[in-house]
Amino acid sequence: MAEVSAGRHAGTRSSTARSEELAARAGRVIPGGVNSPVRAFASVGGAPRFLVSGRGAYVTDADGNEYTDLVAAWGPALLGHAHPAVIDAVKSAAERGLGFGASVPAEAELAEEIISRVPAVERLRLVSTGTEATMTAIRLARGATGRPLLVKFAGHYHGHSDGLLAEAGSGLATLSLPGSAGVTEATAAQTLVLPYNDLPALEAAFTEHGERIAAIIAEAAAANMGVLPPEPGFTRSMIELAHRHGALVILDEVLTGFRAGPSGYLGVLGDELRGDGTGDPVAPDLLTFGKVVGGGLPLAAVGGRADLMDLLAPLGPVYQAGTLSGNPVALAAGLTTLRHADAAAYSRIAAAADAIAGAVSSALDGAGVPHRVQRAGTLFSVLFGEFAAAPRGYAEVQRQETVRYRAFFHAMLDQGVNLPPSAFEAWFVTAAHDDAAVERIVAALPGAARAAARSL
Ligand SMILES: Cc1ncc(COP(=O)(O)O)c(C=O)c1O
Ligand SMILES: N[C@H](C=O)CCC(=O)O
Repeated sequence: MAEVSAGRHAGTRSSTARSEELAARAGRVIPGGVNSPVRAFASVGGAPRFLVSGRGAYVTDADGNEYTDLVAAWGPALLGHAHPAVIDAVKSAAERGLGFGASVPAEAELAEEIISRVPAVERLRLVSTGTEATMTAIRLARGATGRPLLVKFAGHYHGHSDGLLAEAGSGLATLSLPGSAGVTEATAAQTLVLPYNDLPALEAAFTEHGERIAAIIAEAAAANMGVLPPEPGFTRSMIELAHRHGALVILDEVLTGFRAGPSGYLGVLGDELRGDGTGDPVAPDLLTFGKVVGGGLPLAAVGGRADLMDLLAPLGPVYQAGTLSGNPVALAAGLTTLRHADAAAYSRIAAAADAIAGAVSSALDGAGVPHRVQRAGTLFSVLFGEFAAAPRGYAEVQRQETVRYRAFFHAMLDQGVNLPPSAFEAWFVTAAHDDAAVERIVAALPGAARAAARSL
């Protein structure tokens, strides 16, 4: 292994004074000092780093410390930070105007690019955030079926709209919140929360409420309670069951889309859904995308069957709109990202993910720290604690030893590796994670594993 160069990223506990000053200032005018709760370091403690720049696999904080990054803006930076082609495309789009509130040519180009990768998508509507995408998909499902109820799974996260916050993953899991204040009982009653990977529970819900269920919404592979993929056959059975009862399936690929693989996690599931010669092919009815499709700028999408999508206004009765929807600068970032996300980029991401996940496991084994590395395509995360078998759902991952993650996280940060500040989030590798970046991460692992070992 090449020697890791000495510097402010490599093993030195550098000053965080500027980040601390900025956090104090932000805390006076912004609730909790953050504009999204997971940034607050609430469960790991310590000073959130204020980041001022990023390039490739690295980010730099306000004190000038450089970190090898495994957050990747929570997914969008598939090619790495400030990829030159993306920046050029953004600059030239911005020079032509920041937005017009009118149709622009790149909207159809992005829709075509996504449709060419995901056959289940026949039409696409662009929005600005993943939250809007799932909210629109649910309204569409209710509009299409005339039914009120939605099924979601515990530990899955679909953004912060009212009906989706019960037993949700991501920041709610991080902060141990069972749901959110401010959601009316009437709204909460429209969502049935079921355990993930539990077909009998799903069957029972359809037996009891079948005629009233509009849709099931599921992350294509859960990645907001740590990574927890569907068990073999679960997605297929879920779709078949919903369709038998006249309900729709919304597969949420906001996080996994064009990241877990070139066609998202639906592509990873491939043969299972195609029937593999043993049954008819099945497909979700609606899909949601975000993160990678905007290449780092606010852009997301809902897509799916043409007959359903055409129920959206102005063709149909389901209303949806957005002043900023289809923004040309965001489109330039998203299109350029997807066009550079070729086989070579995915194989680089897969190789780096394999190398890092393997090295994490060896280091933790070496330090005697019980753990499980959880995988879904190129996504992974680490569960600390004794798990005799792969966890199936939220109740099991909630039993993980978050104290160990906290120690591990800080030891990595001190050595210049930026991990998600929560034991419930996925780790994001980019196509810019070359051997040098991987080696920096690997070099930090033994110390972090020892810190995790000492933490209990
Ligand atoms: C699976 C999933 N769906 C929806 C969302 C919401 O997206 P956004 O944060 O862009 O609103 C997220 C965000 O993390 C997500 O991971
Ligand atoms: N879990 C979320 C995305 O993956 C974290 C991003 C956020 O909500 O700020």
